[in-house]
Amino acid sequence: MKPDYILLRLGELTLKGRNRSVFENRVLTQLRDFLKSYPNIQIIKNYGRVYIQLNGEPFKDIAEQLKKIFGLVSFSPVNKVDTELEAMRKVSLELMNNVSPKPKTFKVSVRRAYKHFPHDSQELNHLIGGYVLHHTPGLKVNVHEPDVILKVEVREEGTFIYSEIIPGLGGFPLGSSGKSMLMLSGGIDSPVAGYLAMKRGMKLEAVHFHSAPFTSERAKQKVIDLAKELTNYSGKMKVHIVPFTEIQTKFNEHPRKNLIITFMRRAMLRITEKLAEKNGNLGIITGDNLGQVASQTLSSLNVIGRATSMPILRPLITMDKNEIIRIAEDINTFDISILPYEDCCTIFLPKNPSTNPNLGVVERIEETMEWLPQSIEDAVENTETIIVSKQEEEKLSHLF
Ligand SMILES: Nc1ncnc2c1ncn2[C@@H]1O[C@H](COP(=O)(O)OP(=O)(O)OP(=O)(O)O)[C@@H](O)[C@H]1O
Repeated sequence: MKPDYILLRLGELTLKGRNRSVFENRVLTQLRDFLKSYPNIQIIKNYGRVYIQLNGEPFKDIAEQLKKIFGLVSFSPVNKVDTELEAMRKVSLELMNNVSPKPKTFKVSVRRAYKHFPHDSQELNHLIGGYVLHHTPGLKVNVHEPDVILKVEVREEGTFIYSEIIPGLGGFPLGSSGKSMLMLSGGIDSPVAGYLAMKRGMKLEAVHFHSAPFTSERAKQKVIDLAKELTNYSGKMKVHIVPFTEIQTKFNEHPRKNLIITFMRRAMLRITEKLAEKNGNLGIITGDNLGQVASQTLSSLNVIGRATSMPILRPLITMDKNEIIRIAEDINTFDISILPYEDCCTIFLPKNPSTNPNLGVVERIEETMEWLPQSIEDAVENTETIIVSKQEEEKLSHLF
C-alpha cells in the first residue's frame, strides 16, 4: 500500500521554545537538500507536525535518505483517506494486514481535530477497532502494551492513518554545533569518531597526513573513500591532504626512537591547528581510544595534546572496540578501513614506542629541532585540499 505522506518526528526532548524552532529549521534545511532530486514532494507544517507530501515520489527511496538525516528521531508512512467512517475502516484494515511481522495485539488511537465529525474519538476507537478485529482472525486488543498502535487523525480535509514507526538517527542537525577538523587516518576508529561528532551537530573537514612514496596512492585514495562515506550524512566535505614525508623522515633520524610517535603526533596536531584556524574550525576530532596503543595511554595523550591549545574532542575515548566496529559497519566504513594499505604512522613505527613520555624532555628535544617550525609552515603551505562528495570530487587550490 503506497503511502501519501511521511510524518516526521524531529527531536531532542530537552529543546524548548526558540531553540526548538531553530533546531527544526536546520533539520528541514538538511531535508530539502537531501531530497532535492524528488521535485514533486512538498514539506508541510500542520497542527504542530511536519509532513512530507509524496505526490507520487517513491516512499522507499526517500525513507533511505531520511535514515541519514541527523535530528530526525523517527518517521511514519501515512495514508490519507476521506473523513468518512467506511473509508477509515477499510484503510485501517489494509494497513493492519500489511504489518510485518504479523502482530498478535493492537489498539486504535484516534485524535479528532475535526470536532464536527459525528463520532467522538472514543466511539471511533471502537468503530474502527471492532471492524479490524472482525476481519482479522487471531488479532486481539491490548490497550496497555499492544504490538501495534494504529493512529487515526481525523481532520476536515482528510484523515491520516498510520501504524509503522521507523527509527531515524536522532542527534543534532548538522552544523548546529559548529565546525571541527577530523584527523582522518585510514583506520577503523577515526571515521567513526567523525560520524559521532557529526551526530552531535558538528560539521566536519578532514585532514590526512600522507607520506609518499612510503605510503601509496592507494592509501590516500582509501582515506578519500572513507571521507566520501561520511558525506552520506553531510553532503560535501573538504579533505586536506598534508605532505608529511619530510617531517617524518627527519624525526626518524633522531636517536630517541621511542619518542618518534610522540613527535609525529605533536607535529600533526600543530599542522591541524593551523589548517583548522585557516578554515574557521573550532576544534580537532581524533579517533583516540584510551589505552589501545602506546600513543593512546593517558600519559601520551597528555604530552601529545599539549602541542595545541585548541579543544581536542575524542568521541571514542571510552568505547569498546566491538562497539566501534559495529558503528563502522553501520556507516559502511569498516570494509574500507580494513583494506591493507599502509598508513604513515605504521611505517615509521619504532620497536618500543614510549607509553609514558615526559613533557619536559619532549619539549626540550623539539627546541633543538631548528628545522621543525619551518617544516610545519611548509607542510601547511603545500597541503592539497579537495572537496569530496559521493558524487563529485573537485580539486581546489592548496590555499583553502
Ligand atoms: N595519517 C594520519 N592522518 C590523520 N590523522 C591521523 C593519522 N594517523 C593517526 N591519526 C589520528 O590519530 C588518531 C590515533 O591514531 P592511531 O593510529 O594511534 O590509532 P588507531 O586506533 O589506529 O586510530 P585509527 O583507527 O583512526 O587509525 C587517529 O584516530 C586519527 O584521528
